[in-house]
Amino acid sequence: MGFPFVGSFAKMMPMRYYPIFIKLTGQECLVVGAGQVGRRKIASLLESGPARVLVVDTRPADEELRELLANPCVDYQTRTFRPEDVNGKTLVIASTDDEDLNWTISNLCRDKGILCNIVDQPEKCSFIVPAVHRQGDLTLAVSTGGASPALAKKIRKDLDEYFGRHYGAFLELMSRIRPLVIGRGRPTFENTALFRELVDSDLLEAMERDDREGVVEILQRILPQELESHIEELLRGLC
Ligand SMILES: C[C@@]1(CC(=O)O)c2cc3[nH]c(cc4nc(cc5[nH]c(cc(n2)[C@H]1CCC(=O)O)[C@@](C)(CC(=O)O)[C@@H]5CCC(=O)O)C(CC(=O)O)=C4CCC(=O)O)c(CCC(=O)O)c3CC(=O)O
Ligand SMILES: NC(=O)C1=CN([C@@H]2O[C@H](COP(=O)(O)OP(=O)(O)OC[C@H]3O[C@@H](n4cnc5c(N)ncnc54)[C@H](O)[C@@H]3O)[C@@H](O)[C@H]2O)C=CC1
Repeated sequence: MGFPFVGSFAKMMPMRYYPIFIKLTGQECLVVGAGQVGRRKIASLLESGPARVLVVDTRPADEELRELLANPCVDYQTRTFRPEDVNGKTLVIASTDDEDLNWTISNLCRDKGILCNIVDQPEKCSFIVPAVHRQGDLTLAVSTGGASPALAKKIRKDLDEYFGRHYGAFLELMSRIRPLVIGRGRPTFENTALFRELVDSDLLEAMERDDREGVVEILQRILPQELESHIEELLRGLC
C-alpha cells in the first residue's frame, strides 16, 4: 500500500542537494584539468588541508600555477588522464574542456562510489561546489543548486561585507566559553539557555566596536559566577 504513495511522492519532490561539510584531512584528491576553473577548485581544496592533490593536465604548468604548485601537497603530472588515477581518491574533480572525458571520469567515480564534481555538467556530479565565505571557523556556503553561479558569487561577496572579522573573533570567544560551560556538568537545557543568551546579547556589537569594557560587562552579567575569573583569559588576543 505504501509504495505507490512513496513513488508518486518522490516524483513530486524537486531535486535538492544535501549540504554537508567534508573533512579532507589525510585524504587524497584528484583534479583533472588545471585550466581557469580547475585552478580555482585546486585552491579551494587546499584550504581544507588534504594529504595530497594529484593534478593531471596535458599542458605543462605555467607561471600562473606556480603559487599552487609551491604547496607540497600538490602533485602535478603533465600527461593525459588514466582511469587508475581515481583509485584511492576520496574526491575527484573533472575540470577539462573535454566533455567526453569528463563523462568517462564521472562514470568511473560513480562505479567506485567516489565523490565527483564535473565542472561543465552538473547532472553528472555527485556534488557541486558552493561559493564560500570564511571568517575563522565560520564557514558560510552558498549554492543556487547550479541555477546561477554568478548569483552565488554575488551573495558570497555580500556576505564578505556583512560577516566581517568580528564574527571570527566572536566565534573564537564562543568556542572558548563552550567547554568551560559544558565542563560544569549542568544539564543540556541549562547550557543551551546560557549559550543562547550569549549569542542574543550585544557581545558581537561590543566586539565590533572594540569595546573591551562593554564585552567584560556583558560576560560578567551572563556567565555563571564561578567562570568570572576566566574572563581575562577568554578574551586574550580577541579584544
Ligand atoms: C554547478 C556548478 C558545478 C561546480 O563547479 O561545482 C557550476 C557550473 C558552472 N558554472 C559556470 C559558470 C560560472 N561559474 C562561476 C563561478 C563559480 N561557480 C561555482 C560553482 C558551480 N558552478 C556549481 C554550482 C554552484 C551553485 O550552486 O550555484 C562557484 C560558486 C564555486 C567554485 O567554482 O569554486 C564559483 C564562484 C566562486 C566565488 O567567487 O565565490 C561564474 C562566475 C564568474 O566567473 O564570475 C560563472 C559565469 C557566470 C554564470 O554562468 O553564472 C558554468 C558554465 C556555463 C556556461 O557554459 O556558460 C557551469 C556549467 C553549467 O552550468 O552547466
Ligand atoms: N563550474 C564552473 O565554475 C565553471 C565551469 N566552466 C566549464 O568548465 C570547463 C573548463 O573551463 P576552463 O577551466 O575555463 O577551461 P580551460 O581550457 O582553461 O581548461 C581546461 C584544461 O583541461 C586540460 N585537459 C584537456 N584534456 C585533458 C586530458 N585528457 N587530461 C588532462 N587534462 C586535460 C587542458 O589542458 C586545460 O588546461 C569548460 O567546459 C567550461 O564550460 C566554465 C566556467 C565556470
